[in-house]
Amino acid sequence: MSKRKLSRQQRWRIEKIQAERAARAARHDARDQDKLEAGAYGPERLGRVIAHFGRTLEVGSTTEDRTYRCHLRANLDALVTGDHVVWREGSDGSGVVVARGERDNVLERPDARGQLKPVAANIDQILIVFAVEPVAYANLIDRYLVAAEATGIPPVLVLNKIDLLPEDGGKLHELLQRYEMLGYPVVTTSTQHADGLEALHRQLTGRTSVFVGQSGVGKSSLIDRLLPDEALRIGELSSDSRKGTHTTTTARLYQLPAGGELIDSPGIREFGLVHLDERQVTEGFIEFREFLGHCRFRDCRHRSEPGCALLAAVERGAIHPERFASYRQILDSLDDDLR
Ligand SMILES: Nc1nc2c(ncn2[C@@H]2O[C@H](COP(=O)(O)OP(=O)(O)OP(=O)(O)O)[C@@H](O)[C@H]2O)c(=O)[nH]1
Ligand SMILES: [Zn+2]
Repeated sequence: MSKRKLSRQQRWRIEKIQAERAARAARHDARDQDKLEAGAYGPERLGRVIAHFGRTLEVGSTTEDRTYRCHLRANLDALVTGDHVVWREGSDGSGVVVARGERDNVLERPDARGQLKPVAANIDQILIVFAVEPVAYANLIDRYLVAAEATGIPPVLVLNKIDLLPEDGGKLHELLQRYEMLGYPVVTTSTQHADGLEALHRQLTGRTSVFVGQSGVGKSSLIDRLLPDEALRIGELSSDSRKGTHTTTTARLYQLPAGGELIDSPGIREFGLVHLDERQVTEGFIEFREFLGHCRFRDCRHRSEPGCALLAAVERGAIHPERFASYRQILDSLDDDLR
C-alpha cells in the first residue's frame, strides 16, 4: 500500500507503534549499558550467527560446541545468518552481541515488496544442484551461474542422480565438460550409492556452502544425507516454527560433521530466480569478459551490430554458440519481466 493511501488514523497508529518500539529498544539498551558497565557480561568473544529471529540471535561459539541466545545492541544494524560477531555472555547464560565483523559477501533475496534483503553472509561457495532427472537444461544452469557471479560468491556445479545416467553418459557429459572448460568445478553425486557423496564431502569440507537448484533435483535428499542428525535438525525447525509465522523461512547455519558449514532455508534454495540487469547478465558469462569493451560501438548490445567482439568470438569458436544462445534467452526473459 502506498503511503498516500493511509488514513490519518492509520498513520498515527503506525507512528505510535514505531515510537513504542524505539522506546523499548532504548530501554533495553540502557539496561545493557548498565549491565555492561557493572560487569554483568563476560569478556568479548568471537562467534557466528546461526539463526536470527528479529533482533534475537542464536550465536555459535567458536570455542565450544554450543549456541547462545543473544540480543543485539540497538546501535547495530540487523545481522544475518553467517555473520561473524563479537559477543559477551551474560550471567544468566544468554548474551549480547556488541559488534559485527566485516562481511566477505552477502546473499540477498527480494522480500514480499520486491526489495532486496540480505539473508546470509560470508558464504564460500554456492552449490548449484541439477540432475539427470528432471533433466538439466543448459539455460537454467547458466541462469544460476549468472546469479552466482553477480554475488561474487564462487559457484560449484553438482550433478545429482548419476545412478540414472545411461552407460555412455549421454549428452550430459558434453555439457559438464563445457562448464569444466570454463573453470567451474563440477561434482557428481548420487544419494543411492553408499559412496555417492564422497566427492561432495571433499568439496564441502572447511567451507561455508549453500545449496540452490530447481525443485526435484534432490537438494533435500543431499542435505539429509550430509546432516545425519536429522532428528535434531527437524526438532530445531519445529521448535522455531512455534515462535511465529516467518521463522521457519529464516536461514540457518548447520555444522557439517566432517567440518564446514551449510546455510539453508527455503528462500536460499530458490536463489537464482531473482531479477538481474543486463550488465550483470553480460558479465555473468565469464568467458565474455575478455571481449567486453572491444566492440566497435561503445553501447553495443551484441545483437547484430557490425564489429561486435562477442559475435566475432562466437563466429571463430571462442565462445560456445549454446552459451551465447543462452545469454540471449536470459536477456529476452528480462525484457518480459519489464513488460
Ligand atoms: N535416483 C535418484 N533419485 C534421487 C537422488 N537424490 C534424490 N532423489 C529423488 O528425487 C526426488 C526429489 O528429491 P528432493 O530431495 O525432494 O528434491 P529437492 O531438490 O529437495 O526438491 P524441492 O524440495 O522440491 O526443492 C525424490 O524422490 C528423491 O528420492 C539420486 O541421487 N538418485
Ligand atoms: Zn558487441
